Amino acid sequence: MPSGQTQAEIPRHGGLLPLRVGTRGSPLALWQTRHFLSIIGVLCPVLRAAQAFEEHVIATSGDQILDRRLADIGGKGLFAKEIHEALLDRRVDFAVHSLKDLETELPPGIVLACTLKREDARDAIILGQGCGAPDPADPYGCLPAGAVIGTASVRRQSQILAARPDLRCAMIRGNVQTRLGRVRGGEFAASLLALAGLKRLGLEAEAAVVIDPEAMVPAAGQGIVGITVRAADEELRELLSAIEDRTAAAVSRAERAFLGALDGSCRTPIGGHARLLPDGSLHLTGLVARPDGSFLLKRSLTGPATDAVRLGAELGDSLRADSPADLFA
Ligand SMILES: NCc1[nH]cc(CCC(=O)O)c1CC(=O)O
Repeated sequence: MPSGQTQAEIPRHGGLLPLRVGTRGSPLALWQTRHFLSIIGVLCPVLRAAQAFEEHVIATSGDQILDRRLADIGGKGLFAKEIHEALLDRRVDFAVHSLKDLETELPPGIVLACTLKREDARDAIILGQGCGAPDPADPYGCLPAGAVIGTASVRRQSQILAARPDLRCAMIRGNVQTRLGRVRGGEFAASLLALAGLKRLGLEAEAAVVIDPEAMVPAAGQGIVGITVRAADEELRELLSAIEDRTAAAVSRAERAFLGALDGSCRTPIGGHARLLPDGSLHLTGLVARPDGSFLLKRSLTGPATDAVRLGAELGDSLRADSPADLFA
């Protein structure tokens, strides 16, 4: 290697070396990784020519601690910390994430290279025993009075309790299949999950009710897969920018700028959801609440999609200004 030239500057993606992709080991993470590799195969001839991809499963702290809320153990960064380390140590060349599990401020040296086309961003209700018939017009109508809902998400908890203060929420974590099993087993009357994860795992039929994003504001980035790389790996960054989904890129920029402006801890229930309107403008809805649903503030903004980041920051600032200060302490 000539002196002064780092490994990242050597063109290596033309087919000589296998590309190593880092992923978590859950069935959903593996599905998303294979989906990403299949997209590369179709859309990115240079990477396709490289042919060899190595999947590296990386166990994260978030996968190992299952009995507590993420909010209590250091937040969503826990799903990505070990994956960032693997990238920086050059054990992998890129990594596949659920964008909603990826912190808004990435560590120095790591960048988000591209976002893939969004799967359905909405939340869905999984019904266990003792629930009524689902009614699309009244998403919570099928839940009996006083029912216990299994969720580990303060965002979902705050919104369902604001609509139905009689319900109770109890902690449920683990991967999608584990959660479904616990609802089927009768431990909870119902649970809330991202429809995107259910669809990807072929479990869409489990979604008894799909909730409108204005009624249950999804998490920023929900349903979007994001790919991280080393910032210095210009070649890979450029190749991956070619498979960027432009709509996903615009909405995720707005949602992540919104989240970043709020700077809430993950104890703060925050929802952020953007979509493109038929005229091409961007419509962003944001939510801040208290976990028990006793305070809930929801606002929307519409503006040019080219101003996604500014719109997100503006909505975040506006919600923050009108929320009790202790929510962001
Ligand atoms: N925090 C876990 C997680 N991260 C991504 C998804 C689903 C897929 C997605 O939202 O992209 C899920 C499960 C869930 O929230 O139901």
